[in-house]
Amino acid sequence: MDGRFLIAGERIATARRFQGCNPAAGVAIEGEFHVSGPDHVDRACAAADAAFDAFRETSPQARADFLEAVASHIEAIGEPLVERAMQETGLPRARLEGERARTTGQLRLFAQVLRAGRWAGVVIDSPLPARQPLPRSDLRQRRIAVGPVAVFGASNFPLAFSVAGGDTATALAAGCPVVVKAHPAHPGTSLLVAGAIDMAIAACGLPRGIFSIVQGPGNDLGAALVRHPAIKAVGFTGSRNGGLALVAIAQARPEPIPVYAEMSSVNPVILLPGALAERAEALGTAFVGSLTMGSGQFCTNPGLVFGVEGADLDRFVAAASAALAEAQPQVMLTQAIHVAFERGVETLSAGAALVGRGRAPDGCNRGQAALFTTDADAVIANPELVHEVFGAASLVVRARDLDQIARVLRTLEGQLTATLHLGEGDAEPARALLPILERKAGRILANGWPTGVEVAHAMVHGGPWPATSDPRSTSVGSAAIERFLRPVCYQDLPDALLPDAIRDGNPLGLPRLVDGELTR
Ligand SMILES: NC(=O)C1=CN([C@@H]2O[C@H](COP(=O)(O)OP(=O)(O)OC[C@H]3O[C@@H](n4cnc5c(N)ncnc54)[C@H](OP(=O)(O)O)[C@@H]3O)[C@@H](O)[C@H]2O)C=CC1
Ligand SMILES: O=C(O)CCC(=O)C(=O)O
Repeated sequence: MDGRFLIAGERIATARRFQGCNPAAGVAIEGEFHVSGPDHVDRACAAADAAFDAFRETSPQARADFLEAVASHIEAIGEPLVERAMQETGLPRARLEGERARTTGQLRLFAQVLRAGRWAGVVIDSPLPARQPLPRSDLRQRRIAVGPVAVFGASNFPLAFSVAGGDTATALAAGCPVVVKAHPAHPGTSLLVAGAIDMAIAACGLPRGIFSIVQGPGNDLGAALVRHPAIKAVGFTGSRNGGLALVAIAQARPEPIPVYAEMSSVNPVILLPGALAERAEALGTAFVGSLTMGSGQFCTNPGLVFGVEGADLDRFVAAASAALAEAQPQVMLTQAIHVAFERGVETLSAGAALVGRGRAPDGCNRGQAALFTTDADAVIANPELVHEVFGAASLVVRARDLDQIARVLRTLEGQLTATLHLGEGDAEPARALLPILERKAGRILANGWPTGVEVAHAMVHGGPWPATSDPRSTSVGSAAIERFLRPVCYQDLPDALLPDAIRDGNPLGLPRLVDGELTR
């Protein structure tokens, strides 16, 4: 496999190399990857900056065609992509094939978003020359791309949140060149996808500088990228420490820039009394299915469960414990992630009672699922208990009553999701909890499980800090494009000088709000 990274269409070799690791066996994978340095970050960013003006003014149709070409080129890699991703991540084939479909589906969704045109945010206020006491100017607003975007590939979704994942798809859709910092846990997968993007750029006749990828272990590379003056926004999915470090770097720049970091979440699940009375066992089994999916390596993993103490909650815990005892140990993404998981389990062990663990590990880097229980007072006294443990570990909190659940929920940090399980008689307590959940989470579910985010127009994959660094945004779904756009107002510019999006006659056929009325 070609381990050279890509800057503006050029494959780059360097003297320093690193290797990928197969976490299932704990051994290096054959093949070497060339380590990028600060000079390469500089070249990639300069190329992105040089390509920006031409790329941002390509037509929405041209960018839609390009995103579809990226999807087709990823599909054309075929089996080698899935094989390589399996080797590098330990994730099973079915999951990776599904993730590939999600990735290409996401690129095609953004092609549709571009053609539908709402993203351009065209608003026109007609001039009122006779208005008294002062005339009103001709005011026209559209949204433009913010500039080159730095994207950090996530370890846990090597396709859908990595090189051609949601951040890259939305930045390119918006008209922003992208410089990716590849995640060192899946370097081969990253370069295969990067090659597909580059081929699509060439096939569509776009400037090569709109995409580059740098790679190598260590924080310096990513830090240099975020510091680079050409970079105007950052997309990140990963750890709280990593996300906060990038936010700090971005804020300390002479020109601070936004960082859209999706970080940590325990995704509280509330089992209301009616639901527990009706189906405690079924809930216990389904909960373990969501908890252990992908070895629990989802930021949407249900890490905290609430119920009112009593026989029904005991039935739930017993069913969950029985299902957990059968849960197979699964390979975790990296040795560091496995070690961090076991450390998190130790922290929970110190403050809560162990309900049970999954089957014992039968190889290296296997995550052994773990379930704990404690009471609500202990959680209020020890907030460490409700910090994310990345992997299949969860805590069941036994409360005296619903008021106590509400009190604990109010103390929680921001979350990506919050889930209510409802049964007979639960509508009123649910109504009372909803305002609390709205203040805490980006997505509220009923009678489901939070893992598995739908890529759709109404999706919000975001939430207040520390779920994300910007609660006004989503990293999944159509609205994710808004992170990489900014509004510009044109006042009294002659029609010949206006961009097509806001010219008279609407040459691009974009939806417009004209004098407050929606038109096309
Ligand atoms: N909530 C979630 O969605 C996820 C949470 N995690 C958590 O993160 C832990 C580590 O996993 P990992 O996926 O490696 O996530 P990290 O946040 O450690 O790393 C993600 C990316 O950010 C870079 N990075 C991290 N810190 C810095 C920094 N201070 N300065 C510059 N770049 C930085 C990394 O580069 P490099 O590796 O080269 O240093 C990597 O490319 C897990 O154990 C888990 O706790 C992980 C994935 C998803
Ligand atoms: O649950 C999902 O589909 C997405 C989860 C996610 O964004 C993450 O784990 O980083």
